[in-house]
Amino acid sequence: MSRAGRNPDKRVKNTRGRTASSTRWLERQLNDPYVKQAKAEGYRSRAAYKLIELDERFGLIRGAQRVVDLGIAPGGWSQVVRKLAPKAAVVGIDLLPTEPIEGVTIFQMDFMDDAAPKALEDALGGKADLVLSDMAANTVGHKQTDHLRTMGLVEAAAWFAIENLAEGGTFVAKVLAGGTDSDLLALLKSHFKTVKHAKPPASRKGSSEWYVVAQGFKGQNSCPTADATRAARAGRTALDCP
Ligand SMILES: C[S@@+](CC[C@H](N)C(=O)[O-])C[C@H]1O[C@@H](n2cnc3c(N)ncnc32)[C@H](O)[C@@H]1O
Repeated sequence: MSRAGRNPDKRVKNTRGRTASSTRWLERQLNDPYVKQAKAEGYRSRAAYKLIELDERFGLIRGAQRVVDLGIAPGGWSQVVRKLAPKAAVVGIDLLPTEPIEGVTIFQMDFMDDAAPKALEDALGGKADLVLSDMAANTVGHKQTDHLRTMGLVEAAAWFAIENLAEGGTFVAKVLAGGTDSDLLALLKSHFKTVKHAKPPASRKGSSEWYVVAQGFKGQNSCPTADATRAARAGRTALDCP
């Protein structure tokens, strides 16, 4: 990695009362250069660097005026957005509490709650230029179940983006490698000019997470009618333009 320097590995000396996996997690945190850099630069999460790296590659943030941050807590991505686009109005949502960030409206609620899309839309006050989703479902340890749960969130985020982006807008979401990715890609390709996958260097190599970056939203009339869109959303199936 280039962004942050490497120090010799630190070990946890007193492991009493810790499980082996919590010791491993703590050692990884202690030795992670992105964790150190986030602390030094005032970002609330190491995840901030994933968005910075995606932005360097795809030019996502500068000039954005309305941005949605799905899975905002603890707030690293919104901090990056406000730094690179200080005038952007940002609206975020998370199950967990998030400390306030200037210029960011935060909802503590489940994005899958029926009331969530309207709350976000009302707070946004217009079409978004950028919809970000770093949401991940809590894992239960069963690979396929974890994959399906997170992909359900991503698909709902994609439909939210399709319904709320301005023409030319961008959607970025965390996805997990596995079975249902091709459905999501088909959906996005029918609504966006370009759809790419990226694994930013800050994303841990051992993790199955990837990011999908869909740019050049074709607009509300680019694809089927609102009825068809709603039907597909309810049935959670991908939809190609005719
Ligand atoms: C990896 S963290 C996001 C980190 C964030 N991008 C940052 O830089 O600080 C994923 C977040 O998604 C949230 N999340 C998961 N499922 C959610 C749901 N159904 N509704 C809202 N937030 C959800 C989790 O609570 C968690 O805070």
